[in-house]
Amino acid sequence: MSESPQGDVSVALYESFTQSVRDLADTALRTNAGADELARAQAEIEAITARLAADQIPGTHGEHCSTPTGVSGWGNTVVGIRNAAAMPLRFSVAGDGMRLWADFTPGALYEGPPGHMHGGVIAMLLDQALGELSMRSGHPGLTANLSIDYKAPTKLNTPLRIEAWYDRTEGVKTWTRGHITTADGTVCAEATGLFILPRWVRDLPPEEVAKAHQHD
Ligand SMILES: CCCCCCCCCCCCCCCC(=O)SCCNC(=O)CCNC(=O)[C@H](O)C(C)(C)COP(=O)(O)OP(=O)(O)OC[C@H]1O[C@@H](n2cnc3c(N)ncnc32)[C@H](O)[C@@H]1OP(=O)(O)O
Repeated sequence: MSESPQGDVSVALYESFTQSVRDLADTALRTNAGADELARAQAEIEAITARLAADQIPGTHGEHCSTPTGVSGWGNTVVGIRNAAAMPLRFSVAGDGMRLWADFTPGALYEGPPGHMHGGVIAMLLDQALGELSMRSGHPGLTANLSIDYKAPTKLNTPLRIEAWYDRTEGVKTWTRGHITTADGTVCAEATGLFILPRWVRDLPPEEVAKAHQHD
């Protein structure tokens, strides 16, 4: 069991703790508890929040835990193991770094049209998948353009797969592609992304740029 760079808390404990907070958000959305029970629960939640807030990271997780060239993903809103707002996606990456995928089942927290995923959340997941593939393929960059075709409504509480694959690189620009499919192979949304190695990285010394390929 690996340990957090922030102290004696294991990664597994962070994951489990964050999942409990995520479960609370889902339950808070769907509970039929009455006014008294909600008031009692609110007081308890506020007490826990105050206790945990007594010692916390200032600002954002990434600001606090990243180095100029090494990005901490623990606060990431799609994959972050400490982010209760993250699904979270767990990507598997092909050995050559040219393809990645994750299986997931989105619940009630991600609703747009009733019973279906919000289009903005779909875009967010595809941005992460395509951007992470850009990095894993050895061509990291920030999203300069993301184009999405929504082909079919994406049902909640249904197993889905998100996939991304490498297309091409021209200088500092890398294009990747991807889609979200149902278990029977129906494509719900497909995307093309352009990722650009930003000028502030291009201007770093070569040894620092090499470190920019690292990601935790
Ligand atoms: C460590 C390294 C970073 C990697 C980090 C990894 C993060 C680890 C997490 C991984 C997964 C995260 C996945 C989520 C990914 C986000 O969510 S990123 C957040 C959303 N994106 C942003 O905030 C980006 C905001 N935009 C920018 O910062 C800048 O506009 C850009 C995109 C970096 C480009 O700026 P620039 O480096 O100054 O580019 P510039 O020199 O003007 O142009 C270079 C070339 O690109 C072209 N270009 C520039 N913009 C565009 C555009 N929008 N459309 C088409 N072409 C364009 C130019 O025409 C030029 O082309 P050529 O003349 O060379 O042919």
